Parts: sequence; structure tokens; C-alpha cells
Amino acid sequence: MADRNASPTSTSSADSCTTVETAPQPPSRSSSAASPEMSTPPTSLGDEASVLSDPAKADLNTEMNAAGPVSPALHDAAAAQQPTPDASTGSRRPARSSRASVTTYNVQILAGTAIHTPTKYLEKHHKNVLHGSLEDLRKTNPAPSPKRRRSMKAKVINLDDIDDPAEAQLAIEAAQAAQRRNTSRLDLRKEAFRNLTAAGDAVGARGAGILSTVRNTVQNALRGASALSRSQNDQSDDATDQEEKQFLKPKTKNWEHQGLYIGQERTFDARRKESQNRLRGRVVKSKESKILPLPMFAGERMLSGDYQRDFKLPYDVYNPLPKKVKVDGWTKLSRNRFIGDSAALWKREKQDSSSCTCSPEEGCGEACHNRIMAYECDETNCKLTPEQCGNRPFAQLKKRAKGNKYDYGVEVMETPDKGYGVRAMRTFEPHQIIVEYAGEIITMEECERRMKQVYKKDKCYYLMSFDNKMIIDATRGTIARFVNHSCEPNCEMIKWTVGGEPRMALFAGSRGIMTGEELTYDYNFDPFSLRNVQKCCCGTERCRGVLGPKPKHQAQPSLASTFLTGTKRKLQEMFGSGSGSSSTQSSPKKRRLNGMNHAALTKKENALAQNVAAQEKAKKEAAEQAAQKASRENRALRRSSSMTLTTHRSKTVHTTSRRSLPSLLSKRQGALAATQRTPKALTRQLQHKASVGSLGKRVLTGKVAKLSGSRSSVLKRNVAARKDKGAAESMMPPRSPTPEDDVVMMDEEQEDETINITPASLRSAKRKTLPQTSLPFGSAKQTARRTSKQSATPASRAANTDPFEVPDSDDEGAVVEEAEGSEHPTPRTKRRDTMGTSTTATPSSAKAKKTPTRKIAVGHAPRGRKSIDATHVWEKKTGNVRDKKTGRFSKTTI
Ligand SMILES: C[S@@+](CC[C@H](N)C(=O)[O-])C[C@H]1O[C@@H](n2cnc3c(N)ncnc32)[C@H](O)[C@@H]1O
Repeated sequence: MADRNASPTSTSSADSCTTVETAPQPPSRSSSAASPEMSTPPTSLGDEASVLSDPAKADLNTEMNAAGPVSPALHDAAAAQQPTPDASTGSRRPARSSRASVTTYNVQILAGTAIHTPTKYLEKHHKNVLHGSLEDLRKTNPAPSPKRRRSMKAKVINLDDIDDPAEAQLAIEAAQAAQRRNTSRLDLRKEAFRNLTAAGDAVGARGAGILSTVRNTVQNALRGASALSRSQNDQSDDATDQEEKQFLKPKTKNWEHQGLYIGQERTFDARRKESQNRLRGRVVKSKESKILPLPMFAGERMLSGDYQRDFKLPYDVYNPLPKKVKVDGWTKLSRNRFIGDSAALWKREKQDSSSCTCSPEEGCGEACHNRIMAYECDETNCKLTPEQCGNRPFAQLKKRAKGNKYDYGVEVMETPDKGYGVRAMRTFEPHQIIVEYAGEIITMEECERRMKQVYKKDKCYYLMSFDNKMIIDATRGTIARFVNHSCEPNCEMIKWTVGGEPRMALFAGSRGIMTGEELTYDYNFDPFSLRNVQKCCCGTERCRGVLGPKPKHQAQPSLASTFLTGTKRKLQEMFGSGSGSSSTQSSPKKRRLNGMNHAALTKKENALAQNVAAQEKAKKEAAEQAAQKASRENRALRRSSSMTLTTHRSKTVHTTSRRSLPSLLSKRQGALAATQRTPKALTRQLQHKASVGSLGKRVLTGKVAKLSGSRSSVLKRNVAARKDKGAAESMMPPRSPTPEDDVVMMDEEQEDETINITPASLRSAKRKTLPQTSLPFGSAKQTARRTSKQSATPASRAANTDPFEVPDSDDEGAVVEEAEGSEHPTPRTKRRDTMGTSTTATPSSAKAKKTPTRKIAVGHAPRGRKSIDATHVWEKKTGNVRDKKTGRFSKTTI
């Protein structure tokens, strides 16, 4: 070991393999150079103690300064003094480290792939091999400051000064590393200088002058280079310090410096797609002024108009959920799946063959037929390409699902009081599709079974009624199942037909959706039983308090609906007085209401019930108001009935004018026609009217008689009575029909029709009345003729007889009628029908006979006026002029 220690000191890093040359040893020390141990330098830290214990090595000083590398000349000299292994004796090749002149390279270092931290510096290594962990070392010897480190570099470190062997080792390694850094470049320069000197020697005195100039230049350059190198070193140290500082400092967000509009041009519209914004930005960019106006002039402008703009918050500002929410017990399905019998029972309706006729310019926009009907366009029903067509929301959704999560655009979130919810991760345009509501399609029976058995303890239900009386159960379904209810929602759940199949999806409302908004829609929730009524926590201004059904739209009460609300049945419904009646029992809605009433009484302390009670109260108040209104109407009805009936009894016609009577009669016929359709309803109505008095009873008898078969007898009697008094009547001053008259008639008719009238039927009736205005007079006349010939029964003909008209024997089969309720009588064409009785008809009335529902519109003045116009047109067209006295038409001969 002693001999080995006497070998030329060279330390090598196991990892770097770079030979570090140290000062040459005096020859005396290399006396035992031939010793084989000499060529075995300490290669492991295990040898460290022996190395450091060697006095020869302990004396060794390592130069650490930048100019430290030994010149090759010196190096060569030293090499010359080095004992060479005895060729004769040395059967062994000397160790590589002993060949001081040989420079070894580490390919990893040269390639830059070397690991920076040699194993020996690693914590574990130090712990095991050295004295304690690096951490402890660091504590006892705190790292020098960068300044001190620099000064240390300039110093020659005497290893004797270092007590701690580990630190000594580190110092040596650091010195070697520093030397390595500096030598490579400087060695090249020195090499160049040496070559020049050698060249000068070679060329002799002649070229010495030139070469000395060159040498001076090189020397200067070298000096500059070394200065540069030093400054570079300093700079690199500074850069390292900077880096360290950067590393320690927490990262700052861009938006903290640049504001909420970061990356958003002035033209940015948060509701548009990124691509659209980019496109828009490119167009408008050139116009934008880069200089901001002074605030004193711009304040108002910036607060309003074009300058007011939405911004998009960076995701990490609004995202309070850094972690993805994991929902237990949710099996994700991405499309509908039939369960049990549902597949067999499902009626696959063929999609209507209607196709849109949009042009590429229109691009299936708002006016697209398919869009209006909530049909998705595809190649079978739209001739545009997918790129041109703007009505393929489900296809769009499919494409989005393949993109990243921001394309998909929704994520589950946790709400404070509603459990999970769904939030937008992007903006959505108004009415843009967001996510499909898909799940298991089950039958009603299966739904009931699941409710009773599987979900009986659940508080959240994911059931939604679907097409074909089926239910979508999204307990296993898409993320749409988590969308919560709101009384003022920002989305809508809409059923679409896609490729002939119905599908449900959530669409953005008319306001669009901003990034980060919670998505909601109105559940219009049917709780099935009071036990399921849930308190609503939507927190909106118009919150209904419970997850209950939507209140019916409070439309402006039309004249017809006003009368509808006045009927007995409606009143009974509202007051619930007829709770024992079959009609009340049969209505599930009413059953629910009654149930809710009962529960509200029993659960006094329950806040939920209070809400329900409040709703009930509001409903009752509304009903009371309606009742008051109805009683006013009833009074009017009584007055009017008694007036009309009085005239009948006393056989004096002094309350109806010549003009109004026919219309009155035709209205009665309308009522009669209605009674034929709904005898039960009439009976109820008559029972109600019976309470009016004895006169009412007469009417009641009469009407019941009609029901039993002799429906026209009463009218005939009345007509006869009127005929008797025709002359007297014609003398009477004509009385314009009062609103009360109209009320009576409308009420009668409405009451008769009540059972069958729905808002839809009203609408359809309205629609049916409209075309008459555009009906060509001639065709109407023909229709009327046809109608009178084909459908008029003797009874109806009798009923239609105008008591004030003298039958005209000349015009056989003509139909004559006066516009009902018209203030201006329509010129009448009077024809005798085959039975010898005359009927009246206008274009409109002719049609009315075909469509009895039009009786609802009896008494509308505009119809009369329009008929007049039509007659005039006909007169003009045909050249026939009506004789006002006879009412006949004759050809004008001018
Ligand atoms: C279809 S789930 C919606 C997702 C549900 N929040 C969850 O955590 O799974 C319907 C249930 O959510 C709750 N919910 C939805 N909207 C609510 C609201 N506005 N107020 C209170 N609860 C609500 C009710 O419990 C309801 O039965």
C-alpha cells in the first residue's frame, strides 16, 4: 500500500474519466516507479482514507484558478521526468491514469448526455459511504454565497486546510470541473500560440519580424479572450443565480400582468367560436386604432356602445375545481339503449318525407323547414353538403365529442345545495346544441318497477318521459343527467328527430352560454306524489319554490276564453266544489291538487307545504276573481235570457231587429248543432240555466225536446209566431244588436261547445274562418247551392227560414242569407230550394254549413263587411246589379 501511495497522484472521476494532471512529482518520490501498485490510483472512495493519509498526497496542492492548466510544454517536461515503465520488466501495461500525457475523453460529456450528478454525490451514496447525509453536511457547512464561490475559485485551495474528508473530496471535484470548463477553449488558444512560436524558430530571423507581430496580435487576442472568458464565467454565474431565483419564485400567470382581455383582440366576442373571432379579428384589425383616447374624452364611450364588450376569464380563474370530480355510481352511456320490452314495443316511425328546400346561401338557417320541425338534416332530406348545412346539431355534437374536453365543453361540478351539476367549459351560441340526454329507454311499467324497488330510497331521479310513451332513465346515461333545474333556466331540453329516430338534447337558451356558467333547464317536474315534491334551490327571482310543474302560460284572455272561464264546469274545477263529481275525479291534475291540499293541512310545520299552500292561495284568489267575473256574466245572461224569452212569450218582437233575428236564429241553430254532438253537456248546461227561473224552464223543456228528436219544433213555433207579427215587427224601430245580445249568443254557444273546445280547437276554428275572406264569390255560391241541395234536411231548412223574407218563386234552389251579426246587411240572393223553403247563404255561411265549428265565430261584424265587398266584386264582375227592393239581380244594359 505504501508503494502504491507513492505513485503519481492523479485522481479521476469515475464518471467523467477525465484525467486531471497534477504537479509533477520529484524524482525521489518515483523511486519505486516500477512498482505495479504505482499504476493503480485510488478509484474508489474506499481508498480515500489511504490516499489522504499519504503524506505525499497531502502535500499536494491543487491549483484551482482559471489559468491553472499546465502548458503542454511543461506537461511534456514532466512527462519526460516521469518514470517510464521498464520495458524489460514491465510485462504489464501502465494504468491509463498514470499516462499523464494522455487525455481521455468521455463521450457522454462531449455529447452532452452525461448525468450531471455523479453517483457519489447522491444522497444515498453519501449516507452509506461518507460521513452522514448531504443534508447534514449542508447544515454544518452552509453553501457559500455566489460571491464567495467566485473568490474561492481564484484561491488555491490547500487540502490541508480542509478537515472534513468529504469536503476535501468535493473541493477537488469542483476544481476539476472548473478546470475542465476553462481548459478546452484556452488550450486551443495556447496551442495556437505555441505553434506560432515554433514556426518563428523554424523560419529563423528573416521571418521573425513578421511572426513577432503576429505573435503580439495573438497574445493580445488571447488576453482579450481570457478576459472575455472570465467575464463570460461571471455572466454565466449570474445567469445561474438568476435561474435559481426564477426557480424559487412562484410562477405568475400571464393574465395577472395583462388583464382579463389577454389574447383577445378588441373585436373578440366571447360568444363566438375562437375560429370565428380570429376571422373577424383579421377583417377588422386594420381599422383598429392602437392609441387609446384620453380617459377624459373616452370614459363614456368606453362604458357604452362598441367599447363595452364581454371578456372571457382564463380557465384557472373561474375554475374552482382543480380536480376532476369523480361521481360514484354513474355508469356512462353515450347513446340510448333499449332495455327489456321497450325495444319490441318501440314503434319506429318513418320520418316524414318532407325535405327542406334551402339554398347554399341560406345554409338551412332559421327558415329551414326541417329546423322548424326539429328534424335534423341529412343526405336524405337536405340537398346541401354538411359544410353548407347549418341544421345538423347532432352530427356537430358527434364531431365535438372526438375533440378535446374543451370542444366537448361540459364538465361535472359540485354545487353547494343541489348536489352535482354541469358547467360549461366553453361558450355556446344561442340555441346551439350542448349535450345529448341519453340513457336507458324503458317502458312505463319498468319505470314504475324501478321507482318502487330500485330507486325508492333515492333523492335524485334521472327519469325523463320520451317518445312512444317510453322513459329515458339516465341513471346510466350521459352527463346531461346532472343538469339541474332552474325556474329561470339558461338551456332547454328539446326532442329532435334524427334519421327518423327521436333524440333528446340540451340546447343553449336564447341568451347563449358563457364559459363557466352552470347549465340548467326547467324540469317542469311531475312529482307523482307529494312525497316526491322537492324544494327548489335555484335561487332565481322567479323561483317557484318547488321542483313542480310549470305554471300555465297566462295568456291575454280572449273574448272566447273569457266565456270559457265563466262556465259552470270550469268554476267547479277551480273551486274544487265538485270534488265528488266524476269529472273532477277523473282529472289526474285535480287529483294531485287535492292531494296536495290535504298534505298541506297535515304538514303544518313543513316549509315545503307552505310553498304549496302559497301557490294554492294564489290559485284560489285567481279563481275567486274568475268567479266574480263569471257571476257578472251570468247576471248578464239572465237579463238577456229573460228579455229574449219575454218577447217569445208575449209574442211581440220588440227586442230583436229585423237584422239581428236571423242571426240570432242561426246562432241558436249553431247551439243546436253543438247539442247534437254533446247532449250530456247540453243537459248540464240546461240544468244550470234552469235555476234562472220558470222562463228558463220553458227553454229547458224546449231544448230537451230537441234532444229527444223534435229539435226544430220550438224554433218552428217561434218562427211562426214571428211571421204572425211580421208586419208589426217591421214597423218597429230596428234595434241594433247590443253587446249583451252577443254575450248571450256567445255564451250559449260556448257553453254548448265547452266540452269539446280546447285552445287548439279554438285556434283551428279561427283558422277555418279566415279563408272565407279570400273565397271567390262564385265558387261559394256554388258550394252553398250544393250544400243546400245535398245536406239541408227539412228540419234544418225550416230552421233556416228567414221569417221576414217572402219566398221568391222565381229563383229555385237559391240560397239566401244575411251576414250574421252584421251591421250592414249583405245583399241576399234568394232562391227557392226543392222543398219550397228558402234558405239563406253568403259565401261564408255556405262554408259554415260544411264546417259546423265555425259557429263559434258567429256574430263577427267583419265577416259581414267582407261579404259585402265580395258581392260588389261579383256585381262588378258579372255585370249583374241587385235590385234593392226585390233583392234580385238583373243584368245591366247600358
Ligand atoms: C337529474 S338530477 C340532477 C343532478 C343532481 N343534482 C345530482 O347530484 O345528481 C335531479 C335532482 O337534482 C336535484 N336538483 C336539481 N335541481 C335542483 C334545484 N333547483 N333545487 C334543488 N334540487 C335540485 C334534485 O334532487 C333532483 O331530484
